[in-house]
Amino acid sequence: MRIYVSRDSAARAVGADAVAAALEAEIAARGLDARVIRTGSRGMVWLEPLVEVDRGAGRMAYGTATPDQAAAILDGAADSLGPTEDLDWMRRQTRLTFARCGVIDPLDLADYEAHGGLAGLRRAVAMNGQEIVNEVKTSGLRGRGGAGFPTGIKWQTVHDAPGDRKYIVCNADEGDSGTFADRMIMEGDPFCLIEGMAIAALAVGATQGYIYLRSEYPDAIAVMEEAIRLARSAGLLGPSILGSARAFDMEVRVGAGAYVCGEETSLLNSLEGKRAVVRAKPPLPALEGLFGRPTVVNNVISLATVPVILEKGAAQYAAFGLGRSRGTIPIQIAGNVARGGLFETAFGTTLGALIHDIAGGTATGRPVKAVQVGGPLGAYMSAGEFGTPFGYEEFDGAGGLIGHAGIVVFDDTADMGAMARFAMEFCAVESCGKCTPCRIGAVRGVETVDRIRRGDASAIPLLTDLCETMKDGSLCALGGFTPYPVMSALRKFPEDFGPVREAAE
Ligand SMILES: NC(=O)c1ccc[n+]([C@@H]2O[C@H](COP(=O)([O-])OP(=O)(O)OC[C@H]3O[C@@H](n4cnc5c(N)ncnc54)[C@H](O)[C@@H]3O)[C@@H](O)[C@H]2O)c1
Ligand SMILES: Cc1cc2nc3c(=O)[nH]c(=O)nc-3n(C[C@H](O)[C@H](O)[C@H](O)COP(=O)(O)O)c2cc1C
Ligand code: SF4
Repeated sequence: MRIYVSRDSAARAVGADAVAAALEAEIAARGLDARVIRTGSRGMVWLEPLVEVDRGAGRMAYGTATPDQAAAILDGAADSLGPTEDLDWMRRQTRLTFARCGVIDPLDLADYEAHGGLAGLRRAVAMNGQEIVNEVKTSGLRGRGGAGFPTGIKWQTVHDAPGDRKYIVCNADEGDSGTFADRMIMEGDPFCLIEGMAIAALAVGATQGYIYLRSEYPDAIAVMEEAIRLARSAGLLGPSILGSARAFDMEVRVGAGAYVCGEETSLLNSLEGKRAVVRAKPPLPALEGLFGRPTVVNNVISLATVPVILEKGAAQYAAFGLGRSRGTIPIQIAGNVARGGLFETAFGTTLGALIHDIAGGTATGRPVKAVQVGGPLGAYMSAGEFGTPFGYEEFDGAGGLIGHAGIVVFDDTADMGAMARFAMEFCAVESCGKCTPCRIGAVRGVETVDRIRRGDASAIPLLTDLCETMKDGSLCALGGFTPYPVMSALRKFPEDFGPVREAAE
């Protein structure tokens, strides 16, 4: 009998460790042939079972259990717990990147391999770098960190760049509001990220990798470090990847704890032990990155998606999706929703379907007023835009941003004027201070929103001008994108900006 107990940090917070320990003690006391498997998360948080029992004739889902129920679960009497909810949502997902999450023991390499793991790396070892790059290009994979830059083209640049050393840097800083896909895959399927980074290394000729992992994720840090240790002793990392003549190793570096540390050049400075200030581009990190060497900087999900592309072939991956947005994307739904969590699906689902069908509308039962997609730098979208299909170009056309695919939902009690002020305030607090439009602009932005909200209509054109200056003059997207939430709130919800709303319309 296999008993699955969720091990991700959310489940641990509600007692998963105690439940697993009680089950293990009961199994030992009875001398049973049963195994407790500490899985990652299977997806939508509200449906995530803490305990699932596979009795062979079909896997049965259970809800959260207490340690006291361990005996009843083993007796089979735990049916009284009942399935938490209809698992219809699981069937509606297309799980490629997250296929193993919640199914395997995250730190059991044999279990990983038994579920398709390492097939991509084995194929890559038999290919040359250019062939791997071509495969990733053909898949249509684009950077899942937010900018959507084609991963294969970035790898081509690093592949072609001269350099005595090259690096693979995984961006696991995951600073966007309402996002947790990076954490879930690192906690639930860490070998998948290691495999993706090893394939990237083979593709571009890198020998050393780093995972820049935010300090707020202690469980992910512990799981990744242990997985790297296991991978090294199994010969996946080290002087000879899978017995080949190619070397690659990696380590985890804990993030310095600022939103801007996720910006790739600031991240590289932090990794080099310097203050995390943004560097001007060019030069691109692909040409002069870590310690001045050609460097692939990719998001966790971009890298963790590479193994399935190599395993199943680029064409199969590219068959999913919409327009130039190929494959699947793990969408993270949070904020005021009845059901929140991660939902992996092919590009193309509409925003409205995600909010209403998948997330079940608001938790408060009130109408949805606004949705922010793409983190704190994403525009606010209103009900009129819920027909927008999830795709990079489609969101861009609607003035929005997919970003890292986090959706934060607000009901009709939200004060969008306050949210616009918050966007400026966030930028002022998180600014690295290198360029004036962001460092000074965000501080003046807070004051200007306050003036508008106090009824000073003359401050509206001032805010518009300030936003234009920040958009055009900022060195990075922190200052450059903050105008999107601010101006979208002002344009779409002028009634929340005090008595001067007519002037804003
Ligand atoms: N995941 C998160 O938590 C988070 C947080 C904040 C912002 N973001 C996202 O970050 C995005 C902005 O990121 P950015 O400033 O790095 O975007 P960018 O457009 O400057 O670059 C995107 C990536 O493509 C690379 N690139 C660009 N041109 C290239 C070329 N010719 N050859 C090789 N590589 C090339 C860049 O080095 C970078 O890795 C925003 O869209 C936002 O959604 C994500
Ligand atoms: C202020 C700021 C913060 C960012 N934070 C992250 C982050 O936490 N994680 C991430 O993957 N990308 C982040 N990015 C985007 C990175 O700069 C970069 O585009 C990304 O890591 C490239 O990987 P990808 O091509 O796989 O998406 C951020 C960008 C900006 C401007
Ligand atoms: S826009 Fe802000 S965060 Fe980016 S470089 Fe300028 S001051 Fe730093």
